[in-house]
Amino acid sequence: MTQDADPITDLPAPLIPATSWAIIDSTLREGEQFARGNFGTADKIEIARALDAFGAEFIEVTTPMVSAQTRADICQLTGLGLKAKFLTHVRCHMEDVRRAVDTGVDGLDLLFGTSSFLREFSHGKNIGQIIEAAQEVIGWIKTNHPQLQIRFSAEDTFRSEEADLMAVYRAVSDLGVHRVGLADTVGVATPRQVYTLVREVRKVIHEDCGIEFHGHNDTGCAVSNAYEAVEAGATHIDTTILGIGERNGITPLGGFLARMFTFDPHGLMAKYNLDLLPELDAMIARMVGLPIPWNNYLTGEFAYNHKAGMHLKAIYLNPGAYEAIPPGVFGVGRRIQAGSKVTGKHAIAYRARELGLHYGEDALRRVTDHIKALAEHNELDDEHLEQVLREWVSA
Ligand SMILES: CC(=O)SCCNC(=O)CCNC(=O)[C@H](O)C(C)(C)COP(=O)(O)OP(=O)(O)OC[C@H]1O[C@@H](n2cnc3c(N)ncnc32)[C@H](O)[C@@H]1OP(=O)(O)O
Ligand SMILES: O=C(O)CCC(=O)C(=O)O
Ligand SMILES: [Mg+2]
Repeated sequence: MTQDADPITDLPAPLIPATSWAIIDSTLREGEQFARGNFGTADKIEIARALDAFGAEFIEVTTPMVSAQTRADICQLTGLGLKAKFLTHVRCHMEDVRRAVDTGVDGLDLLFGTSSFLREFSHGKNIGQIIEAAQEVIGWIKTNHPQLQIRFSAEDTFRSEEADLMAVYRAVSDLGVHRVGLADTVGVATPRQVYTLVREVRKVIHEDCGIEFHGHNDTGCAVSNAYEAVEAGATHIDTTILGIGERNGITPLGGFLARMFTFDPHGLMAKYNLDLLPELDAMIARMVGLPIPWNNYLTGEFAYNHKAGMHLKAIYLNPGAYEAIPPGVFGVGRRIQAGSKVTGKHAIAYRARELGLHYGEDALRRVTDHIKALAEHNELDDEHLEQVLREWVSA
């Protein structure tokens, strides 16, 4: 793999400034709901430190209602003295909130399901009762712990009635929450729906109230939906490292940053230590006992593999010809795969020159055709390609 720090040239002014949104990384909450996510205290500390070193603005942790150990872990995490702010994700319920307020967290992420599915099958409350619960809980926090940030999310937002949503968001905004949350709990929303709803919500909440988006990936839209949310004015996006979460997970940190990088690369580089991303992905892959997917955004084994002759010709002249994002910025290298049947003479000549070998026009055509014919059955790895190139020169 070659490694380089490509210059970022000819950049237009940022289309979506990276200062307009923040990350709430939920690897330590949504990630614990992943099939293989069962983090011990040491794992949690390692994850929190790594996210903090990366520059994540917020770290969301599981509710202290899970167990005494979970509560003790939250206290330990908040005592680490990290720059990132800690939020704990709790039901809109006095018992949960009382247990959470003195764990050292900076804020509480409250939620209540507003769709008919969740009203009927999860908690059994109607919209009026949800608003009453929000009034009791939010009122109590604001009176007794005014330093805490409060977010209120309508779980399963995109299967909820719009009138219900607006009533709930308006009510909690009037109660003084810092953010409202839109959650695509079952990953069913389309990018256009996300954009439209964020714009609608903006109209009913106070100007200084933020908007958070949480998107599942069941239909493959988690990154695009997060992007649309930001474009529509969302201020906070939930991510997890590698996208781990319930079912097939949520917006992955790396995928979301890849998306946003193209709109404000310098802003992103100023906010985050992007070259730590491979370490974050590798850390979670190790902890959950799964490999990083081969096609993962930025850090997958083949995310920067270049193979076709037409691509290779241009890549050698300017990597930007076939790369939207320079890999060096995210601490990864590119791979040039020149020994395949889809290779071309420019790639072969380039590789030969790297080895100090030179061919005339005819010889280059012949060696290229020879390599293509050999590769028809078995692709040549770097070593085999070098061997053929050297033999051909001396032949
Ligand atoms: C989409 C999401 O990811 S939401 C976040 C999911 N996170 C979690 O579930 C955190 C981990 N959960 C746990 O440890 C447990 O479920 C606990 C401690 C929260 C609750 O445990 P239990 O008391 O055993 O209840 P159980 O989990 O079986 O059922 C859920 C309860 O929460 C209630 N509930 C569901 N949503 C809410 C809400 N937003 N606010 C208040 N109560 C709620 C349900 O009504 C039910 O209570 P009930 O038995 O009085 O009807
Ligand atoms: O609290 C939220 O906004 C999101 C909760 C959640 O994980 C979900 O709805 O998928
Ligand atoms: Mg979720």
